[in-house]
Amino acid sequence: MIRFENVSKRYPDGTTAVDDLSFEVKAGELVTLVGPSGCGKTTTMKMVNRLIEPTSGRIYLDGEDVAGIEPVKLRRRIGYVIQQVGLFPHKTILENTATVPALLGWKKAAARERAAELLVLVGLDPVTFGSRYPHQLSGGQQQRVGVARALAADPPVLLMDEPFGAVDPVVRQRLQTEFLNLQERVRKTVLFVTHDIEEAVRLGDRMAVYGTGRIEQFDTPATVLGAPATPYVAEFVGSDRGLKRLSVTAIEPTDLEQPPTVRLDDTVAAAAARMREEDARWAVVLDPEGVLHGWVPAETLARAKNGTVRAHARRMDAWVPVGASLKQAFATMLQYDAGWIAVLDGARFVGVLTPALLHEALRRSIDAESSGVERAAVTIESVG
Ligand SMILES: Nc1ncnc2c1ncn2[C@@H]1O[C@H](COP(=O)(O)OP(=O)(O)OP(=O)(O)O)[C@@H](O)[C@H]1O
Repeated sequence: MIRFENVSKRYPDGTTAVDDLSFEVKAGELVTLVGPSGCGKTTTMKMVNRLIEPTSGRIYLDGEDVAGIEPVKLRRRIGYVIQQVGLFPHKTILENTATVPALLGWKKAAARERAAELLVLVGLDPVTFGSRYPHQLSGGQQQRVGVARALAADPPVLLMDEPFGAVDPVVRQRLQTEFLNLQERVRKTVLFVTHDIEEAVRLGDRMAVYGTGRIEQFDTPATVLGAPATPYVAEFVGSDRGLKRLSVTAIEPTDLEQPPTVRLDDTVAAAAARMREEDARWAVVLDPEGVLHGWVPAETLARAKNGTVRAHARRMDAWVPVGASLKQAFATMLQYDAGWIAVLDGARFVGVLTPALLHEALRRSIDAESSGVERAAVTIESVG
């Protein structure tokens, strides 16, 4: 959707801001550009909507060379969100949001209707906020208006330059979450500039880590964190990159162990026999509908002799949905002080995750062959 081919930018004073840059952003993909101040991120972004012209190289938008597209027409296809929001102070929030449709010649009523829809989309009630002026909104709310306004003409591409840079960390996290949810729905092709590694990792489908004027690594956050391409990238992502990786690696069904499962209404004898067969020390207990109830130790059943599992089962509430991050799984383990947690798909029990399996899953997120990472033997006792 956006393709850079050998793009360089030298400013008249001789500064090379960007040197021979080539990369591609696929349709519907969110790519974060991250790096220290002055490394060329903003220059890269502004060349896409021709606020800055490259010295050499070509940039294609949906296969079309942007150099051949009239800038005003080009910018209608590209939403632009910047840190200093740039709302018109004397226009209401609704009018601000309707700016682009109005410029495009939409009828006033249609433009206002579209603006109201967009405010809803970014979580602002148009009845409450529509008639206010920018100074009557918090920083976070103003940023939401900035996003709504950029989406107004439904452009396929969004350029976002440190859009959440000016708000405090709590609001910033909230805006990030909201934006991720929004992106799930609208699936724009997004170039997102930030100097914050956490933000780049959290938001990016892929991320471009900048050195001075060039990209040092362009890959998924999991790979950048798991296998930094250069010592520079390793230093930039930080020595706690292992921890950061927990939040970008999702639990997959293949990561899980499958202890035997028994039902609440199974007889003790039948359940104990099954566990002996599988040589298991404990089993997961499901209710008659197959919903997780808890667990039962083999020893308890062996002593019990008669009755059903119900009388001996222990409750277990530590679970996460399949697809949750390893960070969420780890946090749940700590919260419940549990040696394992259940993983559910809806209400269906899928398997269990232990600390050892969590460790394995973290290793899976690295392409071991290409990064030369050794797989250490994991010797922690397993469930079965
Ligand atoms: N108009 C200009 N004339 C000369 N040099 C410039 C100009 N604009 C930017 N530069 C230089 O180009 C380099 C890249 O700047 P750019 O704004 O792209 O960096 P950035 O990564 O976005 O930085 P920041 O995170 O601080 O915004 C810097 O060294 C900057 O000083």
